[in-house]
Amino acid sequence: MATEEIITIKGLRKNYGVKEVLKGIDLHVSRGEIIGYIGPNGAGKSTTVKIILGIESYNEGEVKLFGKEINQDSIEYKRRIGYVPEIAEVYDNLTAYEYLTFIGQLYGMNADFVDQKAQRLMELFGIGEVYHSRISSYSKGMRQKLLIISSVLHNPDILFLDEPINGLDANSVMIFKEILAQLASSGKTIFYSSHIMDVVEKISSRIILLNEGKIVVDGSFKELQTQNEQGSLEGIFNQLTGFHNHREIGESFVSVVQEVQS
Ligand SMILES: Nc1ncnc2c1ncn2[C@@H]1O[C@H](COP(=O)(O)OP(=O)(O)OP(=O)(O)O)[C@@H](O)[C@H]1O
Repeated sequence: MATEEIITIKGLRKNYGVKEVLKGIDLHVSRGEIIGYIGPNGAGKSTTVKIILGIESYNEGEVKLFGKEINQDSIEYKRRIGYVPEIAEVYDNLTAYEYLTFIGQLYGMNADFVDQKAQRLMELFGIGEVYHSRISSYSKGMRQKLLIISSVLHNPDILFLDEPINGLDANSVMIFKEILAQLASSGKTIFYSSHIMDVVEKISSRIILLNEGKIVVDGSFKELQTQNEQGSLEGIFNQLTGFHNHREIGESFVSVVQEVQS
């Protein structure tokens, strides 16, 4: 059986003013893949995701999600997407109950059904006791768990995750990795952007490295290891982005910190 293509990107280009941020990206993602989308700061990762989500425009190329051009079916395809942005605005004065039932209803879900589902997901993620507390009283990790729950409440077919484990403790990270693996094996597609290389290395079925607006690597971690001298993804990342001078930069930084006024 042919695999279902979920994301199709051809010749994607994006400029911000005179700055060319995406310089011709080609990308084909199939159902059930966990894509680790990595690259240096400013490489264009968030821009790519925002374009696929339809919240950012582009200058040239073709972008399809679930086999359809993204501009043509703008409402329906969004129901099938879950998104955890790197920086999210949540309504701090609401409780999780109020926030999640509001989000669920935006997706057309019945309030009682969302309520039950949200409460169970909060309990499973260890934050059930704050379901009726204001979000403003949450710790960083609790807010992050809430964001993760709000992204999956409507059972989306594709999840875009931008640094989703920021603030999660080690046990919660283990649970989250397991959730991703289970979602992928049930046919969900996951697009995971992060700088935490050891997690990307472990969870991704395929790793895509973006550097200066171009895809420079696309393959499984095993394939990357056979093509590069470095053993870890962090080492491969350094090698492929041509970065070797962390020691010199660190030394210079500390010496500037330690300068005293004469
Ligand atoms: N709204 C905007 N206006 C102008 N330039 C922008 C805008 N958004 C992003 N950029 C620029 O586009 C480039 C790519 O940004 P982007 O946020 O996609 O990078 P990223 O790979 O997600 O980086 P990071 O790892 O730091 O999150 C950067 O040079 C950034 O300054």
